[in-house]
Amino acid sequence: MRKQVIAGNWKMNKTHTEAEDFAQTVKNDLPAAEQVESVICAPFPFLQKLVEVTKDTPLEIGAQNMHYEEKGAFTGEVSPVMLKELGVTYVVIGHSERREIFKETDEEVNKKVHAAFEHGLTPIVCVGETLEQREANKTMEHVEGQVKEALEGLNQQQASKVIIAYEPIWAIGTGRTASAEQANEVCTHIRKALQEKYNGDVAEAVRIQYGGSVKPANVDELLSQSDIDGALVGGASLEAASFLKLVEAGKHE
Ligand SMILES: O=C[C@H](O)COP(=O)(O)O
Repeated sequence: MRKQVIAGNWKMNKTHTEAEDFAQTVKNDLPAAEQVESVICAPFPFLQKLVEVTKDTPLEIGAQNMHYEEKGAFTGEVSPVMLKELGVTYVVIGHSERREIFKETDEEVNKKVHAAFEHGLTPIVCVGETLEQREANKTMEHVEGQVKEALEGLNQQQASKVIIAYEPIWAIGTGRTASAEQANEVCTHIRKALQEKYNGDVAEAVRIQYGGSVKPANVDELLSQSDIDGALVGGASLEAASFLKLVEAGKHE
């Protein structure tokens, strides 16, 4: 039985004060980590404060990106060493906004995934198709390719700890959610690809989240699907009450 993981991705939102208020509000109302994993992936300037406020609570803190090198002449970048030192435990890698706007490649995503494991961070690896790819029946091929390239070179132990977030790009921030069946179909395909690349144990262990306009109103149906083990949530993770409802839903699955 895989434990659900509900992760909020705040993207480039909130002030420092709002971030701290959020953490103070939710930290005592979250279910225990043994029941469901809850994570907030916040902008870099808020990470230190969020780790401090949520110490000894079930809420884990993640970053939304990082560089794969430990240090060096990479102006504006943040390294895995810096994140680890802060007490961050998760990192989103290869979000479609990073792939599209900042031109991140599958190769860079793969390097970042390796760097995450080298530094004890759990990677949440994002994959997903565009509307064009879906309409051209290229969804499975595209998503499978992204998964295989992202995990290239990981050993079985590492691969089984990866969290994959399946996020159809056409459903992100649009209010248009993939139906629970559509989402599950792709997640099942991802699990099969993991079985081919590794084995049944790895395929069974990997948590696969769905992301794309997840909200309290649709989360139960999505999480009840056989191959969906959580959600990566943008907009609906920004309000404390809404985030708490999403995590609560994860507890019941
Ligand atoms: O990382 C989160 C996704 O991009 C989904 O964002 P959304 O829930 O606002 O559609």
